[in-house]
Amino acid sequence: MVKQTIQIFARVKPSMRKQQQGIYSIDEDEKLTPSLEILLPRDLADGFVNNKRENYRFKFQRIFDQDAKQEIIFEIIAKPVAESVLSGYNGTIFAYGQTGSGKTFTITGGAERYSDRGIIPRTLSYIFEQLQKDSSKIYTTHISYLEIYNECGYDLLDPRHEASKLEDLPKVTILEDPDQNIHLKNLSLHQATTEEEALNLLFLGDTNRMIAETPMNQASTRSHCIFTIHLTSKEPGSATVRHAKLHLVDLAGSERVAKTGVGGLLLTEAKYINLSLHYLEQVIIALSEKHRTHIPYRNSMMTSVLRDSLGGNCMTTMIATLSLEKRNIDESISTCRFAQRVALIKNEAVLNEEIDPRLMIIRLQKEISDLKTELAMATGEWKTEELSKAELLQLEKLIASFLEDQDPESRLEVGADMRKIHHCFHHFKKLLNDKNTMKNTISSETTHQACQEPLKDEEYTKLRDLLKQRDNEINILVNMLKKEKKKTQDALHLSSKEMSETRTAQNSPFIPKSPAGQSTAVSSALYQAQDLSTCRRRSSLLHKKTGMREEMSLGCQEAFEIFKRDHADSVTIDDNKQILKQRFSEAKALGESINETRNKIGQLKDAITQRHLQQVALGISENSVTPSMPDLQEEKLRAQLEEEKTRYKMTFMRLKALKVEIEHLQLLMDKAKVKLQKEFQVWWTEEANNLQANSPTTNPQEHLKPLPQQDQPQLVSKKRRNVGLLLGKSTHQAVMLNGPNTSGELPDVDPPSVSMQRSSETTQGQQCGQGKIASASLECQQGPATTDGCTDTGKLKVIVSPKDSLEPPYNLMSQERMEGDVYQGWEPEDVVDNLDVCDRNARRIIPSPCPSQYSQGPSGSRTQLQDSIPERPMSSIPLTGDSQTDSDILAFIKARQSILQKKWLPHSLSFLLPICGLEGIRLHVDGALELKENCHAHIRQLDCH
Ligand SMILES: Nc1ncnc2c1ncn2[C@@H]1O[C@H](COP(=O)(O)OP(=O)(O)OP(=O)(O)O)[C@@H](O)[C@H]1O
Repeated sequence: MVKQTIQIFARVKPSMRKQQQGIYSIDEDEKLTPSLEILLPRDLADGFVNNKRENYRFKFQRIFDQDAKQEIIFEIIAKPVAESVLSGYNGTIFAYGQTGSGKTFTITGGAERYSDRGIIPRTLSYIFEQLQKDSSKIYTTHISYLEIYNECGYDLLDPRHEASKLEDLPKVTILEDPDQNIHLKNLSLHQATTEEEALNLLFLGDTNRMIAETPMNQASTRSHCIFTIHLTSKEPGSATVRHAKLHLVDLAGSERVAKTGVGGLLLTEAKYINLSLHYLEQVIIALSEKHRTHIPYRNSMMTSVLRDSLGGNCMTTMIATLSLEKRNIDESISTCRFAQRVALIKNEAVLNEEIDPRLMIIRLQKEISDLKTELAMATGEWKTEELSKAELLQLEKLIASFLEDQDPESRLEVGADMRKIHHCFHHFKKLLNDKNTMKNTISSETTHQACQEPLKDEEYTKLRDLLKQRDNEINILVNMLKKEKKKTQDALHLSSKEMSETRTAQNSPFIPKSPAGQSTAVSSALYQAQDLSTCRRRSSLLHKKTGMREEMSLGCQEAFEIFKRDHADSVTIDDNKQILKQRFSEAKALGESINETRNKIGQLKDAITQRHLQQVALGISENSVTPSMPDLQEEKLRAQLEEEKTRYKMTFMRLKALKVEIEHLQLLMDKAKVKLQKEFQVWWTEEANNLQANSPTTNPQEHLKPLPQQDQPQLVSKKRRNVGLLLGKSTHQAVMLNGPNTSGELPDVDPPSVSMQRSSETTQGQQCGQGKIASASLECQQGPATTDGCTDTGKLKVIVSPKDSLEPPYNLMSQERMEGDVYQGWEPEDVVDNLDVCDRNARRIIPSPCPSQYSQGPSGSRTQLQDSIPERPMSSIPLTGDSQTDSDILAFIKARQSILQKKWLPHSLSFLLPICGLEGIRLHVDGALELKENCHAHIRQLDCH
């Protein structure tokens, strides 16, 4: 049992502002226990602090100042805990501090650089390295990742769920057994056999956490995350199993309620924003008071889960993260005070050993069966039935190997079965008889021969020499055979070891095929396949998590590309890409060098064998078994071989380390990509919502810019950072739109209404593409004949069959033009460019990467006429709830309003007809509509007055 108080460390986050220095000082020399002094600035201390203190001093095991690197944090804080976990003790490291003080940075790490890896990835790396080194035990590692938000637990690693919000993740609940042990129901445990697998799980959890959080619910700030490594170890053959858990905890921000300034609550105990931190403090207070018997663990989920870590069976370490700036001074003091209380808590860590019940059962079963047989023998209750064929075969094999074994001590183990023992005796008797018979035959033959012709002395000596020579030869060959056998075994052992090491060390995009060994090529291909599958897994995870790229429309993809280009993180991604490239080429070079060395080793081995054979042959021809002189050339070759082996090992280790770095960089990049995609989605949705939300309150005309006239295209630089937004997703909804009331400038025209129906019903028309209008009607309910071709009872209703409707590029050309705000100032080439997009049935509006720019829209370009047209509030428009469909609807209305403004210029309306599927209609200068001759097939109904 190890008794230990909770270790406390402090880490000060780097400050952006130089003037903040002087607020605190670190005294390292205080008799081995360093202390942190926080100096209260005069303007804060005066008048607000009751006791008029101006400085506060707190002791910590160690204080890490702003320049402390992640590596040192791991070495000093996490490594000892990881070591005790490897020995079988539970461990916990938790970071505590206000929001933004660096808890996540310390526990998980920064997303920008490989060197910013936090405690979790470094600990995983360390643990797996140790597990590989220790072959005396069998280890099993499992990972779980729990998020606690608002007293609810969520499993961040459930692969079955697509988390788009926290509630999508499986809920984890707490169960307590009669021994007050806590069990987490629904929290999945995932086995990780390699560091890579464990890192992928961390990545999955972090991605789920990031995706599930929305701007309203900043989960990273308000939730607690517990990443747990479950380690099981056992010696081979032993039934004793050790279980240890390592919790790596990123707590919620520790802000208190009344952080309103430096008012009366400064430096007093205010309540936490996060209730579970309040309960955590209660538990800490209870534990630090000597005679308290009841510790209120059950008050919150977090304290229940961390029960063992606080005053229980665990080696626990706390990291107080401090953002020591003037405005955070009260929070920093609270954090330090909390740490001082935590430091009083004593834990008692014990080895978590238990007997593996399965192994125990197997062992006992064998013992019982052995005892039964012995008993049967002792009592004479032998088995009488014949041995089966399989049993006999097995027995023969045993006897054969027993007889072959040259070791005089070897034993023949057949168990306590008399039938088998009898069979063995039988077998030996037969062998002995056979031998005797043979001996007799030979001796009679020899006698017969001796009688016939006695051997001459000369001949006898000759034969004896020959026999001796043969014996020598046989001895040499047997020795050679033995050596070869050993070498083969060594080589097999080495290659299997290399194989497993290589597999672990690299997913081989950088191991080139060896030109020499086929096996290398095969294994290389194997690694490549593995690597590919890892990549696929990761990229599919990315897709799965973001749910984006695969479903992205072309316009959306285009928008995303530009969004990505302009995003602040793109620099980091590019930097990491560059580093990754460098690492890849470095790894490739190392891979090549490894293969070269491997080939050299092979060649040297061959050369040594050759040399050896030559020597033996020489020995035989000279009639001596061992050469008298040591072979210098062979020794030289062996020295070279050793050198190559050392080089191989070193290069291999370097490659291994490089591989870990590459893996991590890839994860960082994947993470950055997910973040980017998430932000893009938010922005994208906002854009669509803005379009919708701004409309009811403001005049929709504000979004509209004048239609670009065909003969006067407005010019704008192509370098505009606007992106095309495609709003063309087909839906199954039919939308009826009522047109706005038009009055003022057009007093004699009563509100026309437009009905627009989208169809994607396959029965109606398979070719009906995204956002196509399958039927459209333009109606003038009443009023006198007008220039737009409608009479007082004017009604134009056209339904165009989906097949014939809106074939590109007309529809898109038209739609683009309708959305004058979008194409304002586009150069002709732009339009040409857009036609390409049009061909993909895309409809575009151009939001800017900055939503506000777009939502406000430049109003200066509006014409007087536009200003004067009153609009019907868009709030009355029935919308569908589907953002893309609704955006389509609103865009259509805008376009329609645009047309209404222009209705005194009927020729400008002509381009609208194709969009409404009215290609069979000609529009006259006076506004009259005429049906073209060949359009009857397309028009199902025409009712025009
Ligand atoms: N030691 C450090 N070195 C460099 N950057 C740091 C350090 N600590 C924190 N940061 C940076 O400060 C920012 C906030 O840190 P972080 O997200 O870790 O805070 P937090 O305490 O986890 O906040 P929250 O409670 O909201 O999760 C991050 O951008 C992080 O990269």
